[in-house]
Amino acid sequence: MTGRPAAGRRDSRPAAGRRDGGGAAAGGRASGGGEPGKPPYRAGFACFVGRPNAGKSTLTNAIIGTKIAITSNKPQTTRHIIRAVLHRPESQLVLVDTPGLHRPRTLLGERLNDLVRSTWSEVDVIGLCIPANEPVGRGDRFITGELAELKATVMAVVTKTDLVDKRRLAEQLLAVSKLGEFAEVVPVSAVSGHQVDTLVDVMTGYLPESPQLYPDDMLTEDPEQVLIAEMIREAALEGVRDELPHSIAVVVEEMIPEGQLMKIYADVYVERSSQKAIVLGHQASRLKQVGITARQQIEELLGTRVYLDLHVRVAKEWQRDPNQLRKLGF
Ligand SMILES: Nc1nc2c(ncn2[C@@H]2O[C@H](COP(=O)(O)OP(=O)(O)OP(=O)(O)O)[C@@H](O)[C@H]2O)c(=O)[nH]1
Repeated sequence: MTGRPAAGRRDSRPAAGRRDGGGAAAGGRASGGGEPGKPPYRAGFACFVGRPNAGKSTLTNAIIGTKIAITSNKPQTTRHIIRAVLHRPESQLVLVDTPGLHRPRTLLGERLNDLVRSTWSEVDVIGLCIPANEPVGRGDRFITGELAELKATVMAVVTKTDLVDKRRLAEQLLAVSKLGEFAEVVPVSAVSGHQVDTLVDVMTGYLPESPQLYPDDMLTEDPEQVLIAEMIREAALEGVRDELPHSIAVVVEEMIPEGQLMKIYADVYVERSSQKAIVLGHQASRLKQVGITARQQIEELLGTRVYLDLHVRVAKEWQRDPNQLRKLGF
């Protein structure tokens, strides 16, 4: 296998399942109409948006029930679109994960914003996440304004409800409902699981009647290599300085099965040699720890023992260089 970059692809619809493509549905369902008396089959795309740290990735993980999107207690770590498919008997919800909109300072920043906007214009349902424990602010108003132009159904999701009492939650729900024209306002806690299923039901209700878009056994369209690269990147980000997250990219170069063992060779890209030193740590001790952490998660993902070989490489100023960005999958 050759290296697939950690970055997600821009095309967020599967060729076989495209509703507008005229082809047969991937799952073989003939139509969205269903039998008389039965609710129609619904399928479509949804994403969560919101200011950094609003809890989008954690919520995505809680819904999917497996660790796919990156979560971190630092803002702006979700960079790649990672799609997961949630199957139910009468519906299929395809979740895409977007990074936050932010003031672009580099070419990467601009591309990220383009990516966010192009995702927004493709989905059927958008959940605007606003934390229950922080006042509604300028960032929320800005995003609400941007969303107002779209054809998608926009609902507000008040996240992290476990962090506030009932009174505070009621006040927040009121403040959020005054923020814009939302189809719904749904409180949820990804950590306690409270209302997570309800949120999925509500979102699904706004999906269009449609044939199934993906086969039944599909959890995520992204290949294992992408998930593995994300896990390595997440481990490499733990405990490093705030400015580093956007400077790290991971490419899985090779995966070689050897009996019960999977050998994985991956490159961790940084922009400058000073950053390389940070990632490596004293006598490469930090990189070793990154390897241990990532390996444990990858073993869980693959269900086999893993040998993980990590190399830190400097790709000078990769965030500003279109060729490097392309190589790294942006
Ligand atoms: N208590 C509590 N904490 C949460 C909940 N959801 C998320 N968090 C925490 O909030 C922080 C941010 O969560 P993320 O899911 O990474 O937020 P995000 O919106 O994806 O952040 P960006 O990637 O920066 O856009 C993390 O420390 C999470 O553990 C929740 O329901 N309850």
